[in-house]
Amino acid sequence: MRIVLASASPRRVELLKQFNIEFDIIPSDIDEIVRNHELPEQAVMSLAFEKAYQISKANTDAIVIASDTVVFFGDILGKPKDYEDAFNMLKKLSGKTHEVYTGIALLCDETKLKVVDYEVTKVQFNVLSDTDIKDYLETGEAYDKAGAYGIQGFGALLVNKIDGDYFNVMGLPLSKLNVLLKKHVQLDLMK
Ligand SMILES: Cc1cn([C@H]2C[C@H](O)[C@@H](COP(=O)(O)OP(=O)(O)OP(=O)(O)O)O2)c(=O)[nH]c1=O
Repeated sequence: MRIVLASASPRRVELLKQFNIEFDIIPSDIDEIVRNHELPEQAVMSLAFEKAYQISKANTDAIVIASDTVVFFGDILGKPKDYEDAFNMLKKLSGKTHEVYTGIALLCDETKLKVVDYEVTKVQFNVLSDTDIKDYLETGEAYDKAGAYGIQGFGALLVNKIDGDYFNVMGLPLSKLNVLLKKHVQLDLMK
């Protein structure tokens, strides 16, 4: 059975590579338009579906895995547009608890498999001064990440505590993914 990870995210690739699974990497080029009136779980599930759908139509024999991650704090926060946007996101998240949602889609055109689900993790930030935020943005790691931080990098220093799957915050909820793979594809990442 051919597996395709429809992602350009190096984090997703690395997370999945830890397991005994062979897969091809074919990123989608779906425009990530976050519709702000949507609930975050709907937004991430529909974007994950769109990414997987595009790749499964071009790879009809494959089981395609795709994901989408957003940060939610009153509004949906995607990737920051620029420095100012990133600064404002982090200022908003300072001292507060936000939620990170990742949608996950498993699709296969040939077998008509269509599974869409999501995972949510709560993340509490430390209180950040403007200097803390500026120092963090100097690292340059904020820009390709939802909510303008990466928990796996210098962003770890912004976090006070988390409640839920750490890997969900990084962009791929490994535990949920394995539940879905076992149930719908008879594939177990443990083996
Ligand atoms: C909050 C947070 C997000 N992120 C990343 C995960 C996602 O890659 C990114 C959100 O963007 P996504 O649109 O979910 O993914 P992507 O554009 O990087 O890759 P693709 O659509 O091709 O799969 O933010 C972290 O790496 N660490 C974090 O702590």
